[in-house]
Amino acid sequence: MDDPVLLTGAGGAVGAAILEGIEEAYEWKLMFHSPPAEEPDHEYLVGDVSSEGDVAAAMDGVGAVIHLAGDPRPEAPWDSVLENNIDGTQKMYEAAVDEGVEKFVFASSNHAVGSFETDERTPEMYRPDDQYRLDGTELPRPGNLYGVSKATGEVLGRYYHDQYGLSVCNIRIGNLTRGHPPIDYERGQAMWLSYRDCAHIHDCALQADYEYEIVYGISDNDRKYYSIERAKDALGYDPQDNSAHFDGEERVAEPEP
Ligand SMILES: NC(=O)C1=CN([C@@H]2O[C@H](COP(=O)(O)OP(=O)(O)OC[C@H]3O[C@@H](n4cnc5c(N)ncnc54)[C@H](O)[C@@H]3O)[C@@H](O)[C@H]2O)C=CC1
Ligand SMILES: O=C1O[C@H](COP(=O)(O)O)[C@@H](O)[C@H](O)[C@H]1O
Repeated sequence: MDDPVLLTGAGGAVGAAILEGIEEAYEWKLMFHSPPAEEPDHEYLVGDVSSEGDVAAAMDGVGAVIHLAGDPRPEAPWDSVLENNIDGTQKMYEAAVDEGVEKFVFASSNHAVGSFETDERTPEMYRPDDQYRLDGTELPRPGNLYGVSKATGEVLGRYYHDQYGLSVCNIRIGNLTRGHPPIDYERGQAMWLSYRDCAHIHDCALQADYEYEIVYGISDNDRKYYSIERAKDALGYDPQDNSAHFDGEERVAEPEP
């Protein structure tokens, strides 16, 4: 990828994980919602993804997009997800088409499929010996309006891929936490995404050739109910971390060689 990569939501947690891992590998154009505390080492702008003008300015001159900006709260109300997540993502896609962007990587979420976690399946599905898997071919099944907005983002990508030919990768991100998996939270351990695996899967999504993909973005956890096979096959994802290698905050086992 020779042209700059636009990273929206650059000031957030996922943006930090990506920049910490692959900052040197790309020329970045960063989009913040409010002025960053420290002057970034990269071209940047401050703007809102629900503003056509801000989005056009952000998209100018870029060859690929990692679109993270939005309201990440599972409990976010409809007016917020409608503006920030749905309308903002549609404006991003429209501008990406106008700019002739090749690749669009969208931060989808586990919450797009949260209602698969029924009373009958939980908590067993969060445990290492359970074989239940979602693989990305299932229809969305959100458990909240935030999840509806993420499923809608995936469908917007389907439309812009089919009608305009952009390569689109939707990464259904699990639970990103720095340093160690969530503690005393089986669901969070089953969908843990370490910072380095987060950077790596986004790197893969920028490098691989694909048409339209939905993949799960989790580490290679022993506990899992999301398959990472599609991410491996389509993107070349090779995760290094596993929530089972931690006892609380402490790493107690090394990654497989
Ligand atoms: N952190 C996680 O475990 C997961 C995150 N995600 C998704 O990844 C993306 C990033 O999440 P985080 O970094 O955790 O959230 P965050 O809240 O740390 O970062 C999101 C960033 O987007 C910006 N933003 C919000 N609305 C905006 C708008 N209208 N225009 C421009 N910028 C705007 C915020 O200012 C913030 O800097 C979100 O789309 C979220 O839904 C999905 C699954 C899990
Ligand atoms: O999409 C998201 O998912 C993670 C994990 O969900 P949780 O309900 O187990 O906390 C969440 O932490 C994050 O805020 C959200 O954007």
